[in-house]
Amino acid sequence: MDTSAITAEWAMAEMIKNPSATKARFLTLTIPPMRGERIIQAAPSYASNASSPIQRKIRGNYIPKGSNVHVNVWAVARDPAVWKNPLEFRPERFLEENVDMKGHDFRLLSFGARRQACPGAHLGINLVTSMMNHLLHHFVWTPPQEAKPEKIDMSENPGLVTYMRTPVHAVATLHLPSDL
Ligand code: HEM
Repeated sequence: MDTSAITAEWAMAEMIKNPSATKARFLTLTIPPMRGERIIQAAPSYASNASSPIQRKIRGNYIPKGSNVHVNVWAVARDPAVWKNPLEFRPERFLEENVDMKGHDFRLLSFGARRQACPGAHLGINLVTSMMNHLLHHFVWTPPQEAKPEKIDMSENPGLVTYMRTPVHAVATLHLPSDL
């Protein structure tokens, strides 16, 4: 529940902070396309790990058996060697390149990869896309009172899922019919 909800919250914060990107049509176009393939191609087989070699080689280094290996996907997604201007909110980047975010493109591993990848990825993508489309189609979103969009606090509150340190506050104004 939190993963989908906070993804929508972060996305709304980015959209309010970058008003030029707040066209619902634009967002619909720029969500990376879903592909038909299944995420989990084989049932997880933890038992097979028991007979795995004592050591496995990762990028030339031997990792002792039983080690916990963490892949820092947060850092990969912000690495300028991987993404041009990674901190810039520019959803068009997903139109310019073919990026599969469901575990096949290691530049963007929002849902993990391989046998422990998120089994709810399709649902999560559909939920976030639907929430964003509805919120942006029907309302114009602005920061409350005199607050400036650029002042929205984008710092993170690390945890099992990454909440916004300061939950986003925004005022919803109905689109006039002529805007629709
Ligand atoms: C935007 C939404 C979501 C994101 C970003 C997300 C992300 C993730 C990530 C990164 C993992 C861990 C992968 C790993 O261990 O390497 C995961 C696992 C998991 N997710 Fe999601 N998820 C989302 C939505 C959902 C939804 C909607 C469901 C279920 C209805 C779900 C169910 C699960 C389950 C059961 C696991 C554990 C899989 C396992 O360890 O075998 N997720 N998710």
